[in-house]
Amino acid sequence: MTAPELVLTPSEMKQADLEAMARGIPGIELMRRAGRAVADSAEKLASPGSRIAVVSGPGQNGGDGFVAATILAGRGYRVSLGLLGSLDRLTGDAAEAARDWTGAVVPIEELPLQEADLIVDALFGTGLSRDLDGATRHAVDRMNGSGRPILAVDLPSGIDGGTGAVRGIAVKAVRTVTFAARKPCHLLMPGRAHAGLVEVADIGIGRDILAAKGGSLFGNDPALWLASLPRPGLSSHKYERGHTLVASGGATRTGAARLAARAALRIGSGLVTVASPPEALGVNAAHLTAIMLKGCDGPEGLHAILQDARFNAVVLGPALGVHAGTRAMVAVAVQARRNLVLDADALTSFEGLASELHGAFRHAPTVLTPHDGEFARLFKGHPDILDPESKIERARRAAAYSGAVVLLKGADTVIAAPDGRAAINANGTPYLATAGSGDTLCGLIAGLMAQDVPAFEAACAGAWIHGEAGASFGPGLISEDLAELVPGVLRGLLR
Ligand SMILES: NC(=O)C1=CN([C@@H]2O[C@H](COP(=O)(O)OP(=O)(O)OC[C@H]3O[C@@H](n4cnc5c(N)ncnc54)[C@H](OP(=O)(O)O)[C@@H]3O)[C@@H](O)[C@H]2O)[C@H](O)CC1
Ligand SMILES: [K+]
Repeated sequence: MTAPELVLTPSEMKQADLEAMARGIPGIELMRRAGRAVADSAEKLASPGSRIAVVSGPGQNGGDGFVAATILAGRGYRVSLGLLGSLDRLTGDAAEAARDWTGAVVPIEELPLQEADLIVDALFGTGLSRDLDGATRHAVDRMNGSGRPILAVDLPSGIDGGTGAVRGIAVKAVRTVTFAARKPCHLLMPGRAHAGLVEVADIGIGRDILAAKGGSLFGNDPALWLASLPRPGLSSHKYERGHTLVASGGATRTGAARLAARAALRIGSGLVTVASPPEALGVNAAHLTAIMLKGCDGPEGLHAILQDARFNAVVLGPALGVHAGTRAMVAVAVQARRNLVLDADALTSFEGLASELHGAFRHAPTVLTPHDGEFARLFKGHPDILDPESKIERARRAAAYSGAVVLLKGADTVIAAPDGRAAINANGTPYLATAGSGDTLCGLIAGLMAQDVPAFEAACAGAWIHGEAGASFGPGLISEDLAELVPGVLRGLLR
């Protein structure tokens, strides 16, 4: 099994660069390797002898551009290079790389972009420190408006390397070559949408350095949690695989619980029960077969059921209603110290009451699965949690505050644990934006926790499997399909 993908922030990457240099790789050598990787990638996008316009900025990103330009010219491409700022302002390795470039250097606004077969964007990388405006904004506008394919160096200029945000305006690349490791902007939106296909070039900075300087942020892929997935043995029986309890809404709001319940069963929970209000028992009973059913009248009813310790995972939230009764049910489940997944109404019922959840989940594995709106409502009045520009930072602070794993949903779902670990999930599909999709995700996560998968790994695995299932179906996907697609995804994982 490959090791989990390390994602490094710009500052962590800077530290890794410095460590590599301290261990004897000169900065100019790192830049030459970076530039060569850009040239190799450019060759995949531009036929021999075609015209390549390199747009270089005032920093080391621009230096990478100079190296790539020199190599591509040496390989027979017709290369033109435009520089933002003046040559004599270049410093360090970029100045040295510029000296190797024997071609013309024209002001960026004179670069003939329209005639280029490929544009190389070496304007800004991880050193972008403020929004683009004036000449820089105009340059990016011209690049995007040229209609020519753009290859971005390290990251698309104008994208914030740490948050993936657009700083004023950003290059829309068809491909990005980054170095040593992906940065958050390559996975978080909208940066991911600007980067196109991302290649990670090895420039000789070893994983030991990357793990030492980074190590708490990951790309969400099976390498991160596959070892934690249950593999039932020949002798295992259903009682060993946990018992997931999903609370249902009232008679006209029962579908969400059944979607979650079916997903829990499909992901391998040995038993699954829907806890149904008395008035919805008939409705639920008519739809359930392998999934069992229990009457549950509010918090007291849940308390009574949870006297049976075999119910070791609980899903609360979907369609429960936004009111004190839902909060009371959360309190019962927390008190019972069971694996717990809270979603939708179980989160919104605490709108403005997040202080009641401060440290509330430290005693049992818990996963909160808000989308952005629920997150903003839940942590209203906590600017320290809501204000960070980085989605990773927001999720991490919420996890540290609550003691729960926080899965902050989106096309770039972030999963953060109270201990600081975080993962970005980037395999979702727009087709997952359909009613009930979130309910299914809750069931996947709870069903894994019922089988003793730790909360962080269960949330990461659930998000990834959910994304794979949705992507395997594509157009026309509805939530009822999702649980049925899980076996196919598991076959690929556990073969
Ligand atoms: N291991 C690696 O990842 C390697 C990366 N390399 C490349 O190095 C860059 C990072 O280089 P750095 O010089 O730190 O930053 P940039 O090149 O991105 O640009 C910083 C310069 O740009 C100016 N700046 C910043 N924002 C703006 C703006 N909005 N408008 C105008 N100018 C801006 C900034 O000047 P200040 O005004 O902020 O002082 C800097 O002059 C990395 O991305 C890689 O491409 C190495 O080459 C190889 C190893
Ligand atoms: K760039």
